[in-house]
Amino acid sequence: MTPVSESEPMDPQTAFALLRHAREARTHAYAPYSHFPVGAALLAEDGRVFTGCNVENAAYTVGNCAERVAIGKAVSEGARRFLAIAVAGPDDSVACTPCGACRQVISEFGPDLPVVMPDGPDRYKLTNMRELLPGAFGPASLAAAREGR
Ligand SMILES: O=c1ccn([C@H]2C[C@H](O)[C@@H](CO)O2)c(=O)[nH]1
Ligand SMILES: [Zn+2]
Repeated sequence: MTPVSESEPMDPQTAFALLRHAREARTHAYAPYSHFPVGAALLAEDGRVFTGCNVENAAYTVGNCAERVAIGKAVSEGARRFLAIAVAGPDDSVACTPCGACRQVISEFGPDLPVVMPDGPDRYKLTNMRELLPGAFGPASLAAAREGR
């Protein structure tokens, strides 16, 4: 997939391609408890795409979200710089915004990282963590506390 710059507006071809990867990943969702399958696709700066799906558990609280599975896969394979993440919930006509835990994890890797969500068959919504998680606790918060700021 063609790498794009994070500062550029998301080009529609890349957005739709990433959404296709997220929908494909959604087919692997393990969601026997919620029946709410989610897929995610994360585009790394080097062009690699890392996908994830939600992985639930009989001990409900240890289930993981699609976004964090994708980020974990990417980081464990050496990717840390990302250009966009697409998230596809069960219904392509309703944008599925990342949960609070995922907002925190996405924010770690880029407050401005474009988040693409399907919004009908040929439309998508774009947002980022600056919008969804304003005032996030991040690496700078740790440094500020250490230095007494
Ligand atoms: O953005 C989201 C929102 C929810 N879920 C998962 C968690 C759980 O398995 C199911 C219902 O919340 O959907 C995700 O993977 N990503
Ligand atoms: Zn989540």
